[in-house]
Amino acid sequence: MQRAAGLYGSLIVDVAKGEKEPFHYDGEFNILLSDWWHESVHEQELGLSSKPFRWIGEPQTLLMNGRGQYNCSLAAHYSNSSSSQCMFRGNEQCAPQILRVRPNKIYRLRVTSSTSLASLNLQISNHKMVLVEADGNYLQPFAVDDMDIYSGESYSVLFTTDQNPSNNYWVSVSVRGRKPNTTQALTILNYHNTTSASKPPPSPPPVAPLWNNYTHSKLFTKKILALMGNPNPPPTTHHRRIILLNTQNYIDGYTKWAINNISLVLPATPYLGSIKYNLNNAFDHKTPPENFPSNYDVMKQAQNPNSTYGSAVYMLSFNTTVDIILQNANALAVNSSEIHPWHLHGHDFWVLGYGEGKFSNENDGKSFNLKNPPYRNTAVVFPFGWTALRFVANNPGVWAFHCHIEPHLHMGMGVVFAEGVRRLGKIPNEVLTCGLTGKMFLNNKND
Ligand SMILES: O=C1O[C@H]([C@@H](O)CO)C(O)=C1O
Repeated sequence: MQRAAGLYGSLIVDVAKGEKEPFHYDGEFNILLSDWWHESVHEQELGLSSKPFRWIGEPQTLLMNGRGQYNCSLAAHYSNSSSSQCMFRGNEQCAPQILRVRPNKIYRLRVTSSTSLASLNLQISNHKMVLVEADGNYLQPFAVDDMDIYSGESYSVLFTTDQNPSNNYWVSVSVRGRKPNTTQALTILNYHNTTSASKPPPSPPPVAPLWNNYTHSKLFTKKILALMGNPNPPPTTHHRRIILLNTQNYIDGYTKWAINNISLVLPATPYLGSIKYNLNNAFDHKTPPENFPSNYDVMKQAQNPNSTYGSAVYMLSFNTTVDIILQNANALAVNSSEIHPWHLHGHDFWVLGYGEGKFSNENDGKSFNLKNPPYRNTAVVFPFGWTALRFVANNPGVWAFHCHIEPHLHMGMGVVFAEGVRRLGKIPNEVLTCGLTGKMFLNNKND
């Protein structure tokens, strides 16, 4: 839960010397989105691990570059809300970062979400946004009025400053996919030298699509396609297909998430050392399930009393092509299924498709996009739906694959893949200092 405590940042990777990006821009901004609670992360963890379970609830504030407002809102000017309006003159600690632009230029906005929980929607009033990059890979450009961004994702969007330069414009960020209880985050696009940044925009902030308008989110998500040849299309066949059903369960009365009935608990000994050195007692050695029972009804409340804790690893043969089908289902409450943004370490994957209800191995594979699927490291699975991913297991190591919502990972929503570990050379001592390998390391040191 380090991210919930504020441990995050963004990293911008420049194109290699001599290479050019497939679009032009005159200036750029970097916006890191996050969510913030008043309760400390330790209290949150305690609540999640308690019986009865205490959920963290919705965030108190949405942050842009670590800045947000509480109990006051830039938007109050336009509403009957009792909250007072923040007066930002530019040097208050909580003042948002104002995006200062010049007329008739193209700007690149690098947007990243490191939220603990919130799925977000971003808009710039009166300005279209053209998406050109996702998770470090180029996209077939497409224009939108608003864009969704899930925890763990990053995008580049271009916008042109072609509006009346004597006005200011809202940049707004709102919650998607969960019933919001957090005021939208706001900042201002200011055509500087022309108008003062403290002049309120002429109209209210844009209204976000309804939080549960999943049709809108799916339409947006399905527009995200790779720019042809960036990178190459995926292999046309797979060696192994692993279907991962997520369910919310009780284990001994504790509320958990499980994948194919196993709720992940990380072992005390880091996997890398225990796999490399063949330690038998460091984690569960039986192969975790590749599928779930065919009669499981994903539209009904979870009925799986046999869920257990586990730490087993999906061992992948080196250089093979692996398909992952993320299968969403009804959670513990009736008629409820949540958004989960899944994030893979160590690889990018092709997002081959999305679908409704239960994935059918026979039929749904035929609809996969093998021509220009986006190549990413985070992909969302929509409520009651499935998402199909493909990657090549060509990076020696042990890799987490998990829901990027911090409390969900804490509650067990993840799996572990390993490939080619024996190909690794010396593992740095620093990685071996815990658990059973820690004892080995100490013994070596004393030799
Ligand atoms: O994991 C979660 O738990 C709560 C709720 O399902 C039970 O209180 C919630 O909204 C989650 O996302």
